[in-house]
Amino acid sequence: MSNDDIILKVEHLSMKFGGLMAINDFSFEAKRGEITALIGPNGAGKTTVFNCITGFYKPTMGMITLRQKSGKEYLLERLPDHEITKTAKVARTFQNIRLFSGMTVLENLLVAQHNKLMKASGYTVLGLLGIGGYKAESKRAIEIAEHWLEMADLIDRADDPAGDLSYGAQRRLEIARAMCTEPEFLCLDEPAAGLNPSESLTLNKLLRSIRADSGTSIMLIEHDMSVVMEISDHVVVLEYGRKISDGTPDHVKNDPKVIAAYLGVEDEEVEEVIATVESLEGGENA
Ligand SMILES: Nc1ncnc2c1ncn2[C@@H]1O[C@H](COP(=O)(O)OP(=O)(O)OP(=O)(O)O)[C@@H](O)[C@H]1O
Repeated sequence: MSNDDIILKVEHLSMKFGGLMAINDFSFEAKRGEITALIGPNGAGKTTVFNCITGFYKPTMGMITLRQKSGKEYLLERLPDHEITKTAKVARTFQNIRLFSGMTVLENLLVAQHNKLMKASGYTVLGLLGIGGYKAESKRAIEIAEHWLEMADLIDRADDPAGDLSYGAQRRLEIARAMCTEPEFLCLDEPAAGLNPSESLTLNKLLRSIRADSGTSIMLIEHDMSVVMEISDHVVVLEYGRKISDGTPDHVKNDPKVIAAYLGVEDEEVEEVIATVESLEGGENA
């Protein structure tokens, strides 16, 4: 794989909280234009990895390199979190919904573009009144917002308060809001949590269309295996802060170490799980 194909390279990442090694020498690569899923049992360290990538935590050790389409590289562990968003162009959503529920759906998407609009105003009242690039930029901000409302199947709800949307629609609005910042790398923390099956399908459609239309690379933490196996190009599995598997959804799904981790079996029983999986596979192939 050439360097151009890789958007994110995590090397020997470790994160210690007091005496607890939450992440231990963890390395993986995410390919440009792909959907990469980070999975693992509760407490495996997935959110900690996300927090290191997005600048909420500074890792104890390791390197996190983001390479943009232009070839520009950023060492994320050295950047303050606002620079990770603004300059490196990494956007994220959170496990719990963080919308402005009293604002309309459209307003939520315009607020996300506030920095860009203020810059176009030159930070002056005259600028805000339309002298200079502000008018053109605000027109573009509305176009971008409308585009992502269409993609998220929310255009008919543009003028409704965000708090009136169903849970699944609010999750899609959060993703649309992140996309309005035009990220190169989008990190989604459990986007399918709490969704019903039909909302999960709409989410899958949105994520696929982001991958196809915008070229944005996506990384997600997800417990819902129907979403992970359905839409991911690449799955990385963590257990107790260490990587135990890395590959295509099919590879990971059949990896005895992953099965053992999810079943919660002890290390000494992994061999037994491997033997069982192999005998089942033998049966299927017979
Ligand atoms: N700020 C913190 N201070 C101390 N310990 C922490 C902190 N954040 C996470 N941990 C610990 O690090 C380990 C990994 O937690 P993390 O939240 O990253 O796991 P996770 O895989 O995201 O779990 P879940 O699937 O339940 O969200 C856990 O043992 C957790 O208690």
